[in-house]
Amino acid sequence: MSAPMLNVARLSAGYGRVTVLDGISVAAGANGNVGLFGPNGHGKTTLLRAISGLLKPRAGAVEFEGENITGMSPRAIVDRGLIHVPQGNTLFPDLTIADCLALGAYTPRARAAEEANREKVLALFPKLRARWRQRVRTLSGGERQMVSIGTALMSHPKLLILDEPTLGLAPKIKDELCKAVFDISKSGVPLIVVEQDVEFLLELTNHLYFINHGQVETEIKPGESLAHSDIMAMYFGH
Ligand SMILES: Nc1ncnc2c1ncn2[C@@H]1O[C@H](COP(=O)(O)OP(=O)(O)OP(=O)(O)O)[C@@H](O)[C@H]1O
Repeated sequence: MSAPMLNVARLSAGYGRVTVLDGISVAAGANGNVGLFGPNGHGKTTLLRAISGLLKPRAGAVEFEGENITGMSPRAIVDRGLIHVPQGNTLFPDLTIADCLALGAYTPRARAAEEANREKVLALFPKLRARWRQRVRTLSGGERQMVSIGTALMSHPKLLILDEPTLGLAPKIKDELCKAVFDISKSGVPLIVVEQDVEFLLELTNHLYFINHGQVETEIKPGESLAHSDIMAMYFGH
């Protein structure tokens, strides 16, 4: 078993006087994909934001490829290849698809692979080619999510974090997105995924953390199996 790329140790974070994460520890990027699941509002997004530098942790450490990246700027973290696709629509509405993808490749290491990555993104999401000069504000929710993931791929990820990639999408477009996420994984990019769709998560990941009250309540390690019904029991507390 290889060493994890990402190690989060005893991390605490919150907002103002509210502590959301209280000494949480997770690891990812060793063998396969990691899934985070649990009830709404218990800190999954906060954990991802603290990992990618969008929120300064109050205590604990984040280590990526052996380097302590705790408290580094998001830009410095992106530069190291740890890329986070936040939940919801965070794209600039007046940019075109072409602009967004070009922005994704702004770091020197990503620029070096810009052309090859653009072709990969367009092979993954052929719809984007036909809408190349269309502004984000005129795209559907599914197309925006494709642009968000595509922009992250342009940053040449070593480890890719996806926060609820299929949230709010109609079934057909959701299937397209799920297939694309599998293809990204097959291409060799390890993933950390927060997702409410348990079937999707069980198929995609082999290492799961059940996050409850800002802590890991249950960890399901690679090789340990878990039935859908067990996961449902965790969600509903029986
Ligand atoms: N910017 C913010 N300012 C203040 N409180 C926040 C902020 N963002 C999140 N919180 C609070 O932190 C707690 C954890 O939220 P978080 O988004 O991390 O949960 P989550 O598990 O990802 O939930 P969901 O699945 O609904 O996204 C919630 O109580 C939320 O209200």
